[in-house]
Amino acid sequence: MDVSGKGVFLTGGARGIGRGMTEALLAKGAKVLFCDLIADLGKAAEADLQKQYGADNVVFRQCDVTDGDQLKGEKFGAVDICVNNAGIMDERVWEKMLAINTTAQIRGSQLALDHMRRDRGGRGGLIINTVSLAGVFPSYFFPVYNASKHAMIGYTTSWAKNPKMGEMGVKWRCLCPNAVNTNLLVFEENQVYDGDKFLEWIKPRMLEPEEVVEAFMKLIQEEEGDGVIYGVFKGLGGVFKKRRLVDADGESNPIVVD
Ligand SMILES: NC(=O)c1ccc[n+]([C@@H]2O[C@H](COP(=O)([O-])OP(=O)(O)OC[C@H]3O[C@@H](n4cnc5c(N)ncnc54)[C@H](O)[C@@H]3O)[C@@H](O)[C@H]2O)c1
Ligand SMILES: CCCCC[C@H](O)/C=C/C=C\C=C\C=C\[C@@H](O)[C@@H](O)CCCC(=O)O
Repeated sequence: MDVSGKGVFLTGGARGIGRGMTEALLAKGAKVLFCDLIADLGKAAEADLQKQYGADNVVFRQCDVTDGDQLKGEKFGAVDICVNNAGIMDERVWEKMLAINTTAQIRGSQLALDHMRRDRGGRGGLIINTVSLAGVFPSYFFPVYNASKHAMIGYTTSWAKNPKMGEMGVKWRCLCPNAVNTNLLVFEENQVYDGDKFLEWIKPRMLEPEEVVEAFMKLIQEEEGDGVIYGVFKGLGGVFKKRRLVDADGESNPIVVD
């Protein structure tokens, strides 16, 4: 999709991957409403981005995505692209994590679908859920995080398979990066199991946020090679994958293949 002039709603945009996505979309001429729980970071990002891209093109709203009314109230003209990106990683507060990573992404998707569907007067669109490679294979370091992301693969791929989706004019995608160098990887004891081991294992595979943003933009603009799961890997960029798992070496080298 050519994003120029398109309306985007994006959650978790104050920092990390979401902040980068917001800026990349603006640079391509989209109009973005981004929200986040952290007001000061969001406002600072808004001021910065408005200076570069104009106050008519980018707006920040403080919003807790777990509050359905707040999420529903966010309006900035028509939404052509919805990016449910906000997420946390903390096994100590697993119910809250499910509420953010799963329930809120589902609610955001439902609201976007209702707004976009052509068969009910909308103009179609694209729904992208930021999932993770942790949604594709097991990771004993963070079982509930893993479950929260597996749920979003099931949900997103199921809607994509709906035979009436063509009529509705809505496309669905899961963005599934490997681990990314953001605040999510800064954790305290008990937030994950064997965190040091995870970091040591992931180090050579770790992506920088810019690499994920680049893949995300490719995913949005790509007209060919359609698919639902878009894996993002160090050195490989982004690639569409089917949900078939090849566990080449026990659990140490899990990959998804077409
Ligand atoms: N960093 C990684 O290794 C990695 C890998 C794959 C997928 N992801 C996913 O990418 C997404 C973005 O994460 P990130 O790595 O940029 O982390 P991040 O912590 O830098 O950004 C997440 C943003 O979500 C916001 N947020 C959290 N709870 C919220 C709530 N209740 N309401 C509104 N906003 C809320 C945070 O304030 C933050 O700005 C998440 O869904 C995460 O699961 C991250
Ligand atoms: C606190 C970090 C959260 C990061 C989550 C993020 O979404 C990224 C996850 C990406 C990949 C996770 C991979 C986990 C793999 C392991 O379960 C396992 O397969 C590796 C085994 C390593 C070993 O024992 O040698």
